[in-house]
Amino acid sequence: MSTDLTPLWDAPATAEFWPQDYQRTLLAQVDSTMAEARRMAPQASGSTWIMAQEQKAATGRRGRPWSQPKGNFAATLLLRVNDDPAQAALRSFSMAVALRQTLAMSVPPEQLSLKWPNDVLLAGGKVAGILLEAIGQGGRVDWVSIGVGVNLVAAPPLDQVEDGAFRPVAVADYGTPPSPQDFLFWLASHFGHQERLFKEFGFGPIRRLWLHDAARLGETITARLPNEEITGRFETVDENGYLVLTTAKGARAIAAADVYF
Ligand SMILES: O=C(O)CCCC[C@@H]1SC[C@@H]2NC(=O)N[C@@H]21
Repeated sequence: MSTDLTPLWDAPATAEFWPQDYQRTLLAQVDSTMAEARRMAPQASGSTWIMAQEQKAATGRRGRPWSQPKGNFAATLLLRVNDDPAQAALRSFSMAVALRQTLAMSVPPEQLSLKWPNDVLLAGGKVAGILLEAIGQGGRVDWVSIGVGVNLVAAPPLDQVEDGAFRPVAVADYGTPPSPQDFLFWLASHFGHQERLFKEFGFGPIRRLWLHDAARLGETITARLPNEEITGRFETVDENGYLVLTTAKGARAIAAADVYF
């Protein structure tokens, strides 16, 4: 199913400073790093980053296909947790914050913003997406898989993006893209820090960091749910990670939706 390339990128610098909490695997080709994480979870001894140079069947949110031009970043963090599902899901905000910090090393930071629930925008276009899956039993989550796709060298063509979706952009359009290996090193370091904050202090500091860089905070946005569309002023993201909009009929806290502005 996949070829493990890990020894090829164990360069001394990254080997020495790699965050000790995480193992890592680099695959030349795989169907999807999310699927690989599902396969690995039963035997995994600890949290593991799984990166792939090529994915044959990558998926985005809501089962949409995810296009990965060569040289772009694709990885899944199989993260060991022991949380209830609501707590586990908040890791998408930690990853969004870590992604922003990592991207800010390559593009002008003021061009980056975070779109609820878990996209990173660069100059208003989508540069990175996050996909979360929980693995567990009996109301507890044992593992959370956090998939990350970043357009480093190329954005997928517009015709491969669904109607109404945000214009895809690449790091290369605004700066010098790092190699996927270097990107992983820094992302893992930044995420490791966010995860330590989360374990020590809970969602509070992550929420504040996320809100600091939120796109369109205080402005009118539209949340599209399966059966309704809600337009209102983007007030905040609450302590559950819900989007809070003030509408003509009062405040609404929204757990899951696609957001447009
Ligand atoms: O829809 C989104 O915005 C989320 C995109 C997530 C894509 C990444 S690429 C690595 C991982 N493997 C997948 O199949 N999907 C995620």
